[in-house]
Amino acid sequence: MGLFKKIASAMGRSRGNMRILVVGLDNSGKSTLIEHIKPNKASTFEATPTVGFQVQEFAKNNLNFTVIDMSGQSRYRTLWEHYFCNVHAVIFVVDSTDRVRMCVAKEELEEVLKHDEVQNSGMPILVYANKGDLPGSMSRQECADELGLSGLNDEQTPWHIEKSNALVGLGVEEGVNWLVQTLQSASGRRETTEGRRSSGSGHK
Ligand SMILES: Nc1nc2c(ncn2[C@@H]2O[C@H](COP(=O)(O)OP(=O)(O)OP(=O)(O)O)[C@@H](O)[C@H]2O)c(=O)[nH]1
Ligand SMILES: [Mg+2]
Repeated sequence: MGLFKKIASAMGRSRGNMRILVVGLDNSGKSTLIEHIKPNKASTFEATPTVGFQVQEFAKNNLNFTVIDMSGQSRYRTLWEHYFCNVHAVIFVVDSTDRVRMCVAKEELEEVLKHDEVQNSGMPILVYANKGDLPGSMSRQECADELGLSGLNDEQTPWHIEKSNALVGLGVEEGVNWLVQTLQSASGRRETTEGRRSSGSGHK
């Protein structure tokens, strides 16, 4: 990410704009989970597989959210990489009961983490270990281990994993709170550094 884009991105966040990309394999529960991030949930939400992607915009707690809900079907996964340059954070949703496809989820997460925009911008990654209500669901720690999250450099890529039940919204708010706090403290740090630089009081 170039300097101009970094500054523009930090300014966007400090003005309370949060642009979030939501990815993960098909059927992991992304669209269902997003319904619980929104302040006004549809009274009857019926999940159907997302075609391509869908953009949701809403205001919540004095913040303006733009949430890009990507399809996780294999034929649409190549679309994900086109959106990293335009977001502040990534949410990766994994079906914690889908042991068979956990290695596919890991590969897709690795592709996300390898992307230049993600590597070079300190973009936070929030992982939801979803479908925690179902018998046989893996624990937060098991999912983190399976996805190789503990090997991540937290300085370069701040990350957090939250167990969720997207059907009722359990764990969803906790994850979003972590994301908002992480983004706000990162843009606060950046503004302080830029302020010091422009007043000439930065360290040499
Ligand atoms: N039991 C349970 N079912 C869930 C949960 N989250 C989602 N589901 C169900 O899982 C199915 C898929 O949910 P979606 O939200 O459409 O999944 P998605 O990740 O958006 O799928 P794509 O759009 O195809 O990528 C639906 O039948 C949901 O009702 C959960 O936490 N627990
Ligand atoms: Mg969907």
